[in-house]
Amino acid sequence: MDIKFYKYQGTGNDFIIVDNRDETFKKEKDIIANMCHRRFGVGADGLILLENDDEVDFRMVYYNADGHESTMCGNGGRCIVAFAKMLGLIDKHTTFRAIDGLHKAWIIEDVVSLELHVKAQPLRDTNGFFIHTGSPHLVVPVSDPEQISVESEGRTLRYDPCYQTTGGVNVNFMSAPIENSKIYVRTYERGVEAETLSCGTGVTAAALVASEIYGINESVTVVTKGGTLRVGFSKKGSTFEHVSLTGEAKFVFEGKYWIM
Ligand SMILES: N[C@@H](CCC[C@H](N)C(=O)O)C(=O)O
Repeated sequence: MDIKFYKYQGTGNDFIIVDNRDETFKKEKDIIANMCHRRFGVGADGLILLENDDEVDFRMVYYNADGHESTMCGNGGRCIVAFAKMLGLIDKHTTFRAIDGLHKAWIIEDVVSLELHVKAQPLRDTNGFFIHTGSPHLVVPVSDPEQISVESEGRTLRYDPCYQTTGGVNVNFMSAPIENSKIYVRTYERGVEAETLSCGTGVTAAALVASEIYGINESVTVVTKGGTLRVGFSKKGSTFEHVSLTGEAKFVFEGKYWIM
């Protein structure tokens, strides 16, 4: 049988999206991992299913490139909103369901803003700052992320035993502000087990940590290898509210994937 798929990317974090409203997609780890494989498959950092929901516009189900279902994906969330718009399911606004609850989003042309759920304020530990922005993230402030071996240092921290309660972490190496409220971030992603060009929940985690440690109280602009994102928020005491992630989310190509 063949699977109709759509390829999207948000600041270089790329995804296979399948419209699974008819529930025909086989949710098997090996099929998903093979589809995401960059040499034997379509190639992607993750695969996303768009499914029906009784209460809101649609449901997002997210799998990492290793084929395992995972926690919230910020760039994937922005891409599925662009996909829902292309399908004609939504117009400029939407509310959809993901693994961590309901998300509101807005779309203007190729730019999608997505509200994210932040569980608590950043927690300082011996490696950096832990914060859950829908997915678990470690943010490590460094003087120059370009000098870091993200693959090896990221992988070591990703498997640090102190993060096993959340099934490991994604690891973000963050610069000090390069201009007023602009930072540069590189991310090692759990489930891809490599550096990705950008990670939406990681960029959000880094922006909130930057707000804490550098006293930035407005939005933070985050430069990644795949492009620039903006993280908006407001602060009530030390709690972050109305956290949003904004940037481009683009259709790349569509096709059919053949399964024996
Ligand atoms: N690329 C993502 C994060 C996806 C989930 C992550 N790999 C994990 O398993 O925690 C993003 O844009 O947020």
